[in-house]
Amino acid sequence: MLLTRALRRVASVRPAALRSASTAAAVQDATAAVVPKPPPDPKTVADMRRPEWWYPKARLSKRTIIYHGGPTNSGKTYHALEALKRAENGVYAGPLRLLALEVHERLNDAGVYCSLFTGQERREVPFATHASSTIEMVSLQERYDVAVIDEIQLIGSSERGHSWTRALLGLDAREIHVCGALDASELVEDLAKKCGDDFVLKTYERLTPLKPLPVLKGWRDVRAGDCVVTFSRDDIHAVKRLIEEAKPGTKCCVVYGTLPPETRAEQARLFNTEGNGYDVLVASDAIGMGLNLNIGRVLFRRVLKYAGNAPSEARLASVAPEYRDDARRLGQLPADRALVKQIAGRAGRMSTAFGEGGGGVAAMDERDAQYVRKALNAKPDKVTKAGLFPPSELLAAFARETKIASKTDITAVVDAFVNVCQIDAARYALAGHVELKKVATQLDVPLPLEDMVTFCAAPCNSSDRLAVAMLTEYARARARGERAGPNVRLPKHKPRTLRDLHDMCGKHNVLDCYLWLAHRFPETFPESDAAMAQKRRCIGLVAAGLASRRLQLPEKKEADAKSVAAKLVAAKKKKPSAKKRGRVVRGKRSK
Ligand SMILES: Nc1ncnc2c1ncn2[C@@H]1O[C@H](COP(=O)(O)OP(=O)(O)OP(=O)(O)O)[C@@H](O)[C@H]1O
Ligand SMILES: [Mg+2]
Repeated sequence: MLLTRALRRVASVRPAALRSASTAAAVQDATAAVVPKPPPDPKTVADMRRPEWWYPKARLSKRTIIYHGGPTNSGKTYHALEALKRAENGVYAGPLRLLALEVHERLNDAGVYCSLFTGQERREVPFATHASSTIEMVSLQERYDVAVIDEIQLIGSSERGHSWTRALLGLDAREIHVCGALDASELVEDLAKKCGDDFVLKTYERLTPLKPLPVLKGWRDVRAGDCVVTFSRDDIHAVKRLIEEAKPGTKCCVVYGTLPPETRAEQARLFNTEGNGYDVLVASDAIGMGLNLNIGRVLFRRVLKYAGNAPSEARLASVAPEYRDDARRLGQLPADRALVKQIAGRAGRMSTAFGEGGGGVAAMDERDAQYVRKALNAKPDKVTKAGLFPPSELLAAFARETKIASKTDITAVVDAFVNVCQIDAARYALAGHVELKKVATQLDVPLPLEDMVTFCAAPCNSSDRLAVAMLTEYARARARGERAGPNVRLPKHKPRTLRDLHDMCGKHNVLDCYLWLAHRFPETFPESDAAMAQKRRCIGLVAAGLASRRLQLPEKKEADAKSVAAKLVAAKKKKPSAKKRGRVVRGKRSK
């Protein structure tokens, strides 16, 4: 009975299926007094073969899924948003806060009252009929006339794919417009069928041409409307300095992932505004999705991207041969072709100053130029599996019912769940569990399982030591049932060195996490006003640091590359034992 109740609440099994399950459970209950009850079969509790049944409200009516598929800059999102504007009420769900913000502003400008909901921010517009949100935040409680799910190909992502799956299966809307590369159309059609929905495919062609250009000779050849792409934030600042020195009077904006989202939006706005001198953008792949920027040419400074660890020989075998040596030496791999294509697609977008002439793509050396050209012509890989992750209540029910793992040790629960769970492997793949376990291991605080899942989903940069340490402190406060303030100290002056600037961005991330937690656990984290005020100051200091011409950069990039190579060689030579590895991790965490 317990199990049935848990499943009914958690997995929201269809009424008919539930009836037979509860009848069986009732019979079992009646006999329990005589025959000892066997422990529940873990496989039954971890049955995820029909995730569409988790959303009975969405299954009550037939929906129409309209897939807007095509290359970048082909008007997919535009057409979906036109349908959203015409709707009586509706919701937009996208992968980035910046995109959600762009749609929120676009709809309000068009006279459609639209609220904004992201993990950290709630802008409720009076009388709003529409909402714009990040995919993780989209509400499944409302009934919508039209819903838009952007960048649907990310449904296959091993880190975030489950959020697209949840939205696609769970949104209760008359029409759902999904936009993205054609790569995922067959999968979405299949899932639509499973849900009993109608499916319509609309395909698009790129609206403006995108031309490969010859290799760029030097920084003097950079011109207004160029976006230089490189994948390291230190290199982004180095390139900004090189361009500003080579072309006096030119100012560069920068956009990369660890900058506060508000700063990224402000830098994008500065770049898009004509006549203010901010003519060039230097950016990482943070500009890769959906944004409409005033870019004429995308110039790849480098296509190599830091891979996190020394790539294994098996991984190296799949790397283009001309990059293998660098990959071995520097621990950097060429960016995925689909990503290169996506970034290049930012150039010459319609309705920008460069829409008429089209866009161009170039690189700084012949090897990268060839890689980029191949990426532009590469056939997309089909997305065949949607990411799936059990709702936290299902995980909790699993831990409670099966008792095969301690309720508070989330990594053990996830491992046990992954081992026994049943999944429709033709359509779905587990997603998000690796990242969740990584954060949980870093936190190492005995929180109730559902709280821990929430903490692990906080927007914490898990490579930033301060952010992880503060998230741990917040988790401890929650575990002890105490209240916690943000506990962040900001300096009085603007950042003087690039390191200071990175630290300031780290502090912003901590404040962001605090606000995110304050939305979910206001009784534990009651100081959201103070956190918000500090966050604003932080953004001001970051902006001042970016505008400073005297921001001190690290000495030499080459030195960095050499030290990375040396570290990789040292790490390979001396692999610590498993016991020692544990100590290293714990030591790091406690700092
Ligand atoms: N029919 C149209 N009329 C006016 N503007 C349009 C039209 N179609 C597209 N646009 C404009 O062209 C630009 C690119 O369109 P959109 O953002 O829809 O592209 P997309 O296919 O979604 O690209 P991406 O894959 O990069 O997200 C936007 O500024 C959009 O407003
Ligand atoms: Mg789009």
